[in-house]
Amino acid sequence: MNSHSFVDPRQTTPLLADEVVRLTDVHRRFRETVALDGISLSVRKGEIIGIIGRSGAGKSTLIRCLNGLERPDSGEIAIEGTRIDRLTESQLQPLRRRIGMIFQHFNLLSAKTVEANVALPLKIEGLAKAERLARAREMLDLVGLSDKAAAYPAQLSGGQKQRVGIARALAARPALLLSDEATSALDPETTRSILSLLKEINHKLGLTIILITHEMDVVRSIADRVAVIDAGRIVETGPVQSIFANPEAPITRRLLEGSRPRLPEHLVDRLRSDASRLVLGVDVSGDYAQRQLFTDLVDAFRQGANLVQGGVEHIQDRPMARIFLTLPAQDASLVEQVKFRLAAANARVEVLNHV
Ligand SMILES: Nc1ncnc2c1ncn2[C@@H]1O[C@H](COP(=O)(O)OP(=O)(O)OP(=O)(O)O)[C@@H](O)[C@H]1O
Repeated sequence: MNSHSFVDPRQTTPLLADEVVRLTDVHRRFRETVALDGISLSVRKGEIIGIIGRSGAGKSTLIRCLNGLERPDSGEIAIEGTRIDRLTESQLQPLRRRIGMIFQHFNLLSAKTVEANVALPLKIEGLAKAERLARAREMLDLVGLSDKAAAYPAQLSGGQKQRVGIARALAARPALLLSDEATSALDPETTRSILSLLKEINHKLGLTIILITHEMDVVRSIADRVAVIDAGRIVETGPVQSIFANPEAPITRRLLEGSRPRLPEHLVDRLRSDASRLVLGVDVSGDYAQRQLFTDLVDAFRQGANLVQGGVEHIQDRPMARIFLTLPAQDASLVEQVKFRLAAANARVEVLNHV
């Protein structure tokens, strides 16, 4: 039997409906360092999941286990129902084609044209030249770079290079796209255009995407679900809106702080030195954020509350408000009234005594 196509039936694991990836209690350590400490995660077809964590949390190790570059010490990893954690290198080859990857530094071959870069995985797969070129052109069209087929990577901007990276990753029609900090080297505007391209491709092709990132903004703009990883464990997971509206783990809160609207420094200084005012940070999501929030606060504004800063944004089409209020610190009944109303609307209220 050809070892390339051989997959031991004992290594296939029953698939849940629409499940593309399943990790079960995955452990990996490097000498004394525990990189993955019992990761279990299931990813459904068509889902975009963001895996976020600080530096050293275990993200790269996780992605390397997913594409078979790293072997877990224990636990199971299944892609489309096939256990990959015990396969040999040659058994892994056909399965790797089911996984496309994009990288922070694009990893394009500088001596090859854009078209040849995109066609390369198909050459490795053994497709005929005409078919390779046709597929490369189709992919370049998908990422909006048809006119750059004959260009070399050095002639492209960072955003264009990443589009080529995406076209190359999708050329073999993978079931799963792994994105490893793919926008970390790009400016904010280019980041937005790459993220919206990924979202568009996800819609158009029903492609499953796992985004590894340390930036909550990336997760917020396109992911359906987020898994927060810290010290090799998933400490919190759920739909993006609920994690943003109600982060529970301290590390999630810290990661969120970097991406949530903050008070400007000069206001922080002024409010810190003003003991007569209590400063509240309020987060609230859903229709309430758009409709009822300010009506509920009208009385408080009449009694001396001030809106210092804030507004409404949309995460996965769900409105989320983050506002900063100050209240007269002495007026205990007003403070209670405001807190009560906001709590009744499921708002998260923080007293920022030391903003
Ligand atoms: N090959 C290795 N040898 C020794 N230790 C390793 C190796 N790979 C990872 N580690 C350690 O495992 C832990 C997790 O590392 P990993 O690279 O997976 O984290 P990360 O979340 O991707 O971090 P970053 O965002 O900085 O890339 C770290 O403490 C790291 O030092």
